[in-house]
Amino acid sequence: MQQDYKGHHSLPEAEFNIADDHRRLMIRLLFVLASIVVLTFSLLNFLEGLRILPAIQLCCGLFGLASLHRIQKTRHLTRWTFWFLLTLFIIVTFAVYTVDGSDTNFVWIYIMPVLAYSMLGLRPGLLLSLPFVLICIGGLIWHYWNIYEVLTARTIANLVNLAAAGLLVILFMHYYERGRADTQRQLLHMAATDALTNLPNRGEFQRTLRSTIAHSTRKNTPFTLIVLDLDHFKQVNDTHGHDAGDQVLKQLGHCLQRNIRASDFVARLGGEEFAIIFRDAAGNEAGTLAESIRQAIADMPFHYDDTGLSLRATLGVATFPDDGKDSTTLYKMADERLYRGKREGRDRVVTA
Ligand SMILES: Nc1nc2c(ncn2[C@@H]2O[C@H](COP(=O)(O)OP(=O)(O)OP(=O)(O)O)[C@@H](O)[C@H]2O)c(=O)[nH]1
Repeated sequence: MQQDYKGHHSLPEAEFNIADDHRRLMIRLLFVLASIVVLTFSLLNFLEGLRILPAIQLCCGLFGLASLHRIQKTRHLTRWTFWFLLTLFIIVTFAVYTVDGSDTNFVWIYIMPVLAYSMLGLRPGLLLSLPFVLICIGGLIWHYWNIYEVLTARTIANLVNLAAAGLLVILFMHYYERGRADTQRQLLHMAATDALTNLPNRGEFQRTLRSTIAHSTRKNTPFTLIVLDLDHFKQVNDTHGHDAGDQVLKQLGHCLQRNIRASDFVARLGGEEFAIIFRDAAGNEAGTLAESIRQAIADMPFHYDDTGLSLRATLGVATFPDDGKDSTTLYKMADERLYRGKREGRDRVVTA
């Protein structure tokens, strides 16, 4: 049995949502910056004699500043981000189409795809950026047409530059975001997976146990937690070597996966200790399921190279909500029963 877990009954509550915190910080910073810029433009446009645009800008700027507190707390961050960016896009489009507007208004076109991709991800990023850039480039053509009335070769070259740069920013952001999202997915998978058995790891087990408790509490349904430990596993390592031990653990992982239902969950907690969550199972059914797992392990022909190995396991069983209403108590109960099973001779299921 792995020493780290002997007598260690706690399930540390360590869950971070780094991506969300980062996005929250980014959107707050953007709200502050955008509000200051929009309020400045509102004043400048007002002084220029415009009325509708500065009025819209004033409302957006004040709304941005007033929203900072809500963004810190909201659970609908994506919705907030989407509406914020859409408003910003409409303002920029409007500014680009304003004939009397600043000649440098177009620079904002290139920032928008960066914001959309980095804050909303791949598909919403593309859905917001592409129409926006195309509409703005259309606006620029219209703008030039209004100023010069004829499109000279020089004007056309300017427009091609503007359009090519805009589409390049989208292309770059699209591939960058795709690579970043793939890497993040892989990292999250690695962080939740045990490298040897490819089963969910201890951290993932803790999260799943907590979410199963929350779900079962809401639905008023029981479930069963089993903590399982191979017997005398050290002997496998000592007799056949560490590599043989690794092969046995992998084969045990496959065996457990084969013997649970699609709705159930199995994880490797560490060493030769595994956990199974049998959803919607309690009482006699829980004992029967645990016994079927013990029997499957006893019947399993483990092997290393040409050597056949026979192994046994001890299982501690706890049922929600009777044996514990929170993850720590429930795990502790299953763990205590597992160790009682070890003390009483191993190769058994302990349910009470
Ligand atoms: N091959 C291999 N061995 C491991 C791994 N993790 C832990 N072990 C070994 O597992 C063994 C656990 O030994 P013990 O805690 O004494 O447990 P046990 O021999 O199964 O005895 P009981 O649990 O009391 O029946 C130790 O030899 C560890 O080195 C691993 O990933 N691979």
